[in-house]
Amino acid sequence: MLQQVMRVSWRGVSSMIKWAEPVTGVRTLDQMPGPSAISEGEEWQKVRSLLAKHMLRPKSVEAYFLCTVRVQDRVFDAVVPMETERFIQSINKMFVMTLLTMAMPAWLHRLFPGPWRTFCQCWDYMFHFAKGHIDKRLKEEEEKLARGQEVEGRYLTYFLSRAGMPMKSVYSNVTELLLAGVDTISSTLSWSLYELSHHPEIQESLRSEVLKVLGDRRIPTAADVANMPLLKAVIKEITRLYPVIPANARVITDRNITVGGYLIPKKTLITLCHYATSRDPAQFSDPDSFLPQRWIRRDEGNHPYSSLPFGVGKRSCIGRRIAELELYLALSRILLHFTVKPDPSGCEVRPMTRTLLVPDREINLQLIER
Ligand code: HEM
Repeated sequence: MLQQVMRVSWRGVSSMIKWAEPVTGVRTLDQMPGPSAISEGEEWQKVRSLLAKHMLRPKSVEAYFLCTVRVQDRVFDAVVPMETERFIQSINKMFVMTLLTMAMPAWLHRLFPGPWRTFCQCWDYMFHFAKGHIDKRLKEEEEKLARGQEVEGRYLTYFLSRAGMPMKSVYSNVTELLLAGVDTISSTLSWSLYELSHHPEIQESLRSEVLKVLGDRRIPTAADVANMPLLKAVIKEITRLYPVIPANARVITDRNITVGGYLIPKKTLITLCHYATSRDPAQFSDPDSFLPQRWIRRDEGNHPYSSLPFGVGKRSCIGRRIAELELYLALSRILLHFTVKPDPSGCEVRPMTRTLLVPDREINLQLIER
């Protein structure tokens, strides 16, 4: 999502600068005036109305405008590297092609080879992307070691390469990890901002919590999160309402089992729809509402397995801790810098399944600089 926000803001910035050039004479980002001049200047008011008149998407001109100010302040990076953008697009295309190629009978593949070819091209690019980064990192670490310097942090790649694992496996595992970290985080962060924009009182309490813990600091750390119960509750509630992987499956291969009085013969494929269980009124009161406080009060007595957004057991999500931390830190930073307001058109966004759980339309939000 951060990538998406950045992409939206950067596109917004470039087109805004272009649009406004006749009025402002500004051609590049570096020539832009500072935030206060932007919000007060008469020229920029003209730009605002110009944008309001001509820009169609995203609907909120304010969002464009204020993201621009932030881009200049470097809360969001000004440019998303081309290769990152292509990596993200490859993932999206690969998911769409997965569904398409799975739905096509074998004979149709011979007639229309395009979807399968695109599917393979997407994977090729993802592997190429990961390999490029791994090779670069390995080279840097090797050089450091050769100079007798310590290799601190960023150690995973080096470790994997030394653990006797074939490089092919290192490349494919890191590709999987990179892939797994894109839609999962972006979707959860998008839903978090969406719900908070519709619950300004919760947004304000969360912001107060973050400000209280940080004092006069502006950048939260992993240690700060321990003192932010509402932040954790918000993410828990979002993953209950919008589990990015809405269903999961298992096959018990070696024995029959009995669950809740039902006999499940061995080798039966069991699909678990945890989207359904996490919205079950028998488990959660008012199950379709965004109520993070329920995770702080803990008075509902729901089953510990009623919300399993990261799965459970030895094949559960390996990236859970990093995903949660990324979400905590990104969300708290965004709230420190922006008030998040809903799309003024009042458009309601619902979840839908496209292998993953995704929004059924674009989530448009206003990010108002604080
Ligand atoms: C909000 C974020 C995320 C959610 C909700 C999520 C959810 C899940 C779920 C439900 C599974 C299947 C678990 C099972 O079968 O029991 C899974 C597996 C996995 N996830 Fe995540 N995930 C997230 C983020 C990430 C991130 C950031 C990474 C990588 C850095 C990651 C890497 C993986 C991997 C490698 C597996 C396969 C584990 C295995 O098969 O042993 N996930 N994830």
